[in-house]
Amino acid sequence: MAKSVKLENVTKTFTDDQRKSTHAVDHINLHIKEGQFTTLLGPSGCGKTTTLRMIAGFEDLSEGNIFFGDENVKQIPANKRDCTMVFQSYALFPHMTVYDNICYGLRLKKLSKQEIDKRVTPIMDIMNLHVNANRMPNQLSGGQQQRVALARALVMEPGVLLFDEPLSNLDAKLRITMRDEIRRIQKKLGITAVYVTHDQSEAMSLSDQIVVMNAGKIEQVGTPMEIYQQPTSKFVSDFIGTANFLDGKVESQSDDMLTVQTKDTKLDVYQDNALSFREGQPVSIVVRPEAIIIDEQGTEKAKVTKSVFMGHIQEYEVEYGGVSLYAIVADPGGKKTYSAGDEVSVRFSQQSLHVVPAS
Ligand SMILES: Nc1ncnc2c1ncn2[C@@H]1O[C@H](COP(=O)(O)OP(=O)(O)OP(=O)(O)O)[C@@H](O)[C@H]1O
Repeated sequence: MAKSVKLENVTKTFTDDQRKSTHAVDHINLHIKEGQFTTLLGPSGCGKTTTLRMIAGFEDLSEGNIFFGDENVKQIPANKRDCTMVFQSYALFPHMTVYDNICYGLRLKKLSKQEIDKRVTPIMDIMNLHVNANRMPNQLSGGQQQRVALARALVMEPGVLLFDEPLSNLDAKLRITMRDEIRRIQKKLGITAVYVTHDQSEAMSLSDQIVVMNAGKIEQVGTPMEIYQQPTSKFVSDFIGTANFLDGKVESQSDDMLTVQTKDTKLDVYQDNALSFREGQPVSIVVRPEAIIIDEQGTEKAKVTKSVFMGHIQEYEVEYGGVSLYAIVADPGGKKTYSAGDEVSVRFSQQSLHVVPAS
C-alpha cells in the first residue's frame, strides 16, 4: 500500500580523513503525500542523491527523522524498509533471465509460484515484457533493461518507490518514452514515488511536486507550474526554464501588486506567492523569454542583436537599457520578424512577470 514520506530536520554530514566536514543535506523538512510523484531536482552536488539514499536506508542520518506513514524508519535497515530503488545502472542480475530477474525479490520472500505469477503477469503485461521473458539482460537494449528493472521494483508493491536518475543512460528519444511510461504506471498503480534528476524537463513532465535543492537545502517546493510561474528566488527562476532579470527597487506596493523602478522604466507586477517585500528593497524582475513582446509600437526602445529562426519559434536577443534579453516568439510564420541591427520596442506581458529578492 502506498505510504506517505515525511522528512523532519534531516541532515547528513560527511567527514573525510582530514576531519573536513561536508554538509551534504542540511536540516531539510519535506512532506510527500501517498500516491504522489515527487522529484528532487537541483545541480550536481546539491544533496539529492544523499537525500534519496537516506530515505532508502542506504545512508544513516546525522540528525533528524524519516517517517513512512506514521512509522519512524530511522533505525530500520534498508532491506526491511517498505521501499524499492530503481538505479541508473539497472543493476540486473546478468546470469538470470528477464523473468527470473523480475521474480527475484518475491522468491526471496518465499511466495508460492502461483502468488508470484499473479503479481508478475500483470506487470509484464503493462510493460510489454512477455516476449523477452526468457532472454538474458545482455540480449536486451538499454530501454528494455530499464523496463525490467522497473518491473522488478513494481512487483514488490513497495509503499515507496525510489528512482535514482533511472533514465540518464538512455538516448534522448527513449528517455521521453520511458518517462511517459513511468508516469503512466505510477498513476495507474497509485504508487508513492520519489525521483532524483538534474533534468528539469524530466522533473516538469513527471511530477506532482518538485523539490528544488541547492547546496544541501530546499530552495522551493511546489507543482511544476508554481515553480515555473511563481519562483521564490533567483536561483529557482534561473534553474527552471530560462529567465531574464531586470534589477530594480520596490517603489510601492498594494495588495497583490508591486511597482518596481528599474534603471530605465517602472513596471507593475502581480505578486501572488508567499514572498513579502518592503519599499526600497532591491529586487529582480523575472522575465521569461515568452513574456517579451517585440514590435515597434511601444515606448521602450531596444535593438535586436541576434535573430534565429528555429521553425516553431523565433529566437531573439535584444539590447534593452544595457541588459541583453533573450526572447522567443512562438509560431513566427505570418508575424513580422526582425533581424540583427533592427530598432524595435519591447513590452512585457504583465501576467508572466514575477518579482524575487535581488540576492
Ligand atoms: N560518501 C561521501 N563522502 C563524502 N562526501 C560525500 C559523499 N557522498 C556525497 N558527498 C558529498 O555530498 C554532497 C552532495 O552529494 P550528492 O551525491 O547527494 O549530490 P547530488 O545532488 O546527488 O549530485 P549529482 O547530481 O552529481 O549526483 C556533495 O558535495 C558530495 O561531494
